[in-house]
Amino acid sequence: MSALTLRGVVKRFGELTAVNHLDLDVPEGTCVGLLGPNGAGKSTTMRLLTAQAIPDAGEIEILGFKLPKESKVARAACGVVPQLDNLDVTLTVEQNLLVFAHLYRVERANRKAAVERALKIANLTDRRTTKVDKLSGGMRRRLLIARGLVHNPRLVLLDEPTVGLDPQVRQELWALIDLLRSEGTSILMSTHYIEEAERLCDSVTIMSHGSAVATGPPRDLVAEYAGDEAVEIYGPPAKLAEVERTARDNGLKTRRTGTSVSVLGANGNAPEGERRPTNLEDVFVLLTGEEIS
Ligand SMILES: Nc1ncnc2c1ncn2[C@@H]1O[C@H](COP(=O)(O)OP(=O)(O)OP(=O)(O)O)[C@@H](O)[C@H]1O
Repeated sequence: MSALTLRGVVKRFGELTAVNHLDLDVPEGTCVGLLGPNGAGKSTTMRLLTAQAIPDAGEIEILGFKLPKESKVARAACGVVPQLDNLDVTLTVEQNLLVFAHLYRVERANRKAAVERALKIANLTDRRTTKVDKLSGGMRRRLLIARGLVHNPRLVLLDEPTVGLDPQVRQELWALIDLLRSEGTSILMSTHYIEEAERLCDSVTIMSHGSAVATGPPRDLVAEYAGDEAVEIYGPPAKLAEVERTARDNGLKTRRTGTSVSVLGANGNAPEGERRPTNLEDVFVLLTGEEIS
């Protein structure tokens, strides 16, 4: 059973097709990542799921509700964590959660317990009386996630949950997301951090120019598209160009990484160089044509 299904979803903005016949599934209890470079269509897809945008074609179903017809009930049933921090800075941590417990229609008798649970998940219990404008960036992001969890949703939509955070805070949030998944919550997460997708997601869909170019568990995608081993060859531009030409003639894939060329999937058939295991970044670059900034 899927917590979320998209079939043939299209969203156009005038001439531009931002989402192009997208199919996507989030099986219950799994974490699925939408991975893609800037402009690939991740945010538009998230906006379609929260009914902030209406598709031009295709079908969307969330927790058994069809969009856009049943978008109100669907939105109430899932937890939405936006990319932009829109917390009420004049309220405390606890008050922010209480407001959302009310908005998400948690019954009055259960609200206090719901807020306690959200505080605990986000590790903010001892900050309950702190005003939002006194929190660190990482705490604010944890509160933003906790706010989307206050009604204990079966599905959570996370739009770029760690964008702009420093590596240590990012790790804290990864632990939080991992906890949610281990509790059986279904998660759809958009990200352009490859390591994030590799660490957290059971399955990723790589998007490029609005389309899904590959879908599967990170390890399977690496094996399928990049093989077991990459060979890095360093040298002046002319040598690198020669390496690329020869690799291409031998049917091998290559990737430019600044001062080097990686020859992928060579299985002992590559020129001399530094050997390293392949990774999801190799797949991302091969399929989207974009290096990671
Ligand atoms: N409201 C809009 N009107 C016109 N074009 C739009 C609108 N929203 C998005 N686009 C365009 O649609 C394409 C996909 O954008 P989208 O924001 O979904 O990509 P993204 O993968 O989320 O990228 P980012 O990581 O930069 O947010 C882009 O070319 C963008 O300029």
